[in-house]
Amino acid sequence: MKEVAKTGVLLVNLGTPDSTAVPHVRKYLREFLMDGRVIDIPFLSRWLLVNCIIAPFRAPKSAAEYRKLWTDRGSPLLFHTEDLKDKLVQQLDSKQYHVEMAMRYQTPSIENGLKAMQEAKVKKIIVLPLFPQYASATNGSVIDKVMEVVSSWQVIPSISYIARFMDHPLFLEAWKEIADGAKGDQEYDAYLFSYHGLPERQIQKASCNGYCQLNAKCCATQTSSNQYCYRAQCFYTTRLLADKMGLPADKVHTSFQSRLGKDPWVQPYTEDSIKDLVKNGAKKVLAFSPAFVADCLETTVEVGEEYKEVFEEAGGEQWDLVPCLNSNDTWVDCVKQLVLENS
Ligand SMILES: C=CC1=C(C)c2cc3[nH]c(cc4nc(cc5[nH]c(cc1n2)c(C)c5CCC(=O)O)C(CCC(=O)O)=C4C)c(C)c3C=C
Ligand SMILES: [Fe+2]
Ligand SMILES: [Fe+2]
Repeated sequence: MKEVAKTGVLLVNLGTPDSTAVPHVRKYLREFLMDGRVIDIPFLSRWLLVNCIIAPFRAPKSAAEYRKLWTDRGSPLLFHTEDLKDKLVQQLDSKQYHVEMAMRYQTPSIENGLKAMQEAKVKKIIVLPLFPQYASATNGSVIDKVMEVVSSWQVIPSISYIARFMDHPLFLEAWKEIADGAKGDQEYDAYLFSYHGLPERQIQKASCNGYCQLNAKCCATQTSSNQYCYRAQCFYTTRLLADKMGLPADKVHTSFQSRLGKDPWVQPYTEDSIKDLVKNGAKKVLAFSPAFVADCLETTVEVGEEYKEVFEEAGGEQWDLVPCLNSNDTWVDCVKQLVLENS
């Protein structure tokens, strides 16, 4: 019988500590933050900042946050990504596809995922970084790492990268499905779409010929000049999701969370938006985190708990968070379609 070479599919999420022990969290923070695409300053300054300031002081604090999140199955980011992979395997023809899951930082590693594909003698590799909007710090970093690993291979098969997917119809459909479940027939005073932030410097570096001025106008449309501008992609995601869900435009807001350090990060900051919403009379708010496909520290703890406190302290009454896509069946279908469309 003729042997048919398979296509490899590598799903990659960000990464998480191996446990909530402070040394594991420190190790994770070091690997993550020493990535020059994440903290994009010269190597020596980055090394001093990460090893002498951030990792030692932040690790105990982050470990305590991770303890609030951890489950019997470990980190949600990891086990939701494993569940997604297992469901995808069920959906794809095993004679044609070899699926692996990896994390950009810590375990399971991209090196091991790619090694398994090399051993399976795949004819082609499709890399899907699990970040809906392209950023150099996330999707760019995954692509960079994959290229670094295969650069030492004698035979490099054809490789394709899915750079962004926030406008895929099934991605939008999956969010709608989950939001409808969370919302039921309730009406909210406001719908807040909170995305992971980035330093403004990184937005400007990714902007074509200075197109992004970090204002409302330049990020209000998607053009060939700003298709990889993270800020414009986030506003675009909000518009697509709000349209899909039929949310009233005047109740829909976009903001950015998780600022680290003193440099200006992309605005508006979620904390400021929450206070403004309450000031303007919002008592009941539904929050979304569509920069993430799996629940993690940034969604469950930061948006679900910390921003809820900010909201309530400011005078808000009901703060609900829509869960992430995790291993929702329509989301699995979306990943399957992305694979088939790129095969
Ligand atoms: C959209 C995805 C993400 C972008 C863009 C991003 C940029 C970015 N992140 C940091 C610093 C930290 N991020 C942390 C956690 C974290 N970040 C993402 C995603 C994006 N980061 C996820 C999914 C997670 C959660 C992982 C988990 O295990 O649950 C952390 C660690 C937690 C903490 O100590 O707060 C840091 C630090 C920077 C500097 C950055 C900018 C380029
Ligand atoms: Fe982050
Ligand atoms: Fe812009």
